[in-house]
Amino acid sequence: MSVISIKNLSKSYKKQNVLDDISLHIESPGIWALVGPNGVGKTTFLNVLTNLIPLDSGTISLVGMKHSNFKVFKQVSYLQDNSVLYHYLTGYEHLKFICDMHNLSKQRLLEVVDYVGMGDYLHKLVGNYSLGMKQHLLLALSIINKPTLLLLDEPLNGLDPSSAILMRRLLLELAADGTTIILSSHNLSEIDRVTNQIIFLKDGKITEVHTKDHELTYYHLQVADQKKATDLLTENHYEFSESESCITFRATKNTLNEYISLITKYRIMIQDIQKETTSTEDLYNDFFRREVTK
Ligand SMILES: Nc1ncnc2c1ncn2[C@@H]1O[C@H](COP(=O)(O)OP(=O)(O)OP(=O)(O)O)[C@@H](O)[C@H]1O
Repeated sequence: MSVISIKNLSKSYKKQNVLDDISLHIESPGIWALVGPNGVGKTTFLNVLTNLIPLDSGTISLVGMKHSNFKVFKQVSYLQDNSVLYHYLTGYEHLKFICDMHNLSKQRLLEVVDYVGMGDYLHKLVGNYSLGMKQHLLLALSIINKPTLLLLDEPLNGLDPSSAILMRRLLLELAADGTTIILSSHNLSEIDRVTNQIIFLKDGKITEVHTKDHELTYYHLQVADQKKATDLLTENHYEFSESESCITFRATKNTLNEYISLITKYRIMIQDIQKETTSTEDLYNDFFRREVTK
């Protein structure tokens, strides 16, 4: 069964085409990051997926059901921004409401409170919550029913480093327990820490990228005699680039050894080697280069 199956989905606001003939199939648990610049349509995509706003054309099925079937929400949760919270209710009252909706026990409520770590302010009014506390409550609300599919719109907003670490740990645990998570975020270094599966959204289209497939490793070598080393590399047809202070080459499985053997064979001392691996940020810059340099 597909957790998400989208076929030829389009959505526009008046004349602005935000989602343009998108198809996507996700079958297995894991974390997918939904990435794109401001205003590209990430929230629209999540809202259409959960039928909060209507699509223009196409079909969507979630956890094996048509997305407009209300039974979907037994197994699908959507963490939106904190404007969905009620300032005059406590965290407990929010959770109790959702528990009653799903017919869940008070024990489950307390389990989630403990899991998310919001015991200290459970009975305070949400109007007095900080941004991070609201994010914790939103997360608790969205995982209380143990969803098969969890959609998260900017869950890292307003989190201090320790809350971000906690959030990351919780997401990884949920994914390991069999939840499929779609995570919209601008925080590319956080994304790198939780997943290598990215969905880039651009010009109404999506592109699925496994960052591992695109990962490039570079080595920067500082040597005692750079001129002699680069002459040697050139004579032996090795590819490299150089700056004033180092020689740089792209690594494949066995080239680091080859480069080092060649250089040391001619008694050129290697003073330093630094490894650099491309990240989602590099891919993002590459993917959205036109927008970045505009
Ligand atoms: N209700 C609406 N009516 C008209 N246009 C809208 C509406 N909602 C969003 N838009 C437009 O659709 C585009 C996509 O908006 P959306 O909020 O989905 O982007 P986003 O990628 O989530 O942005 P951000 O990263 O800033 O949250 C934007 O140009 C926005 O102005």
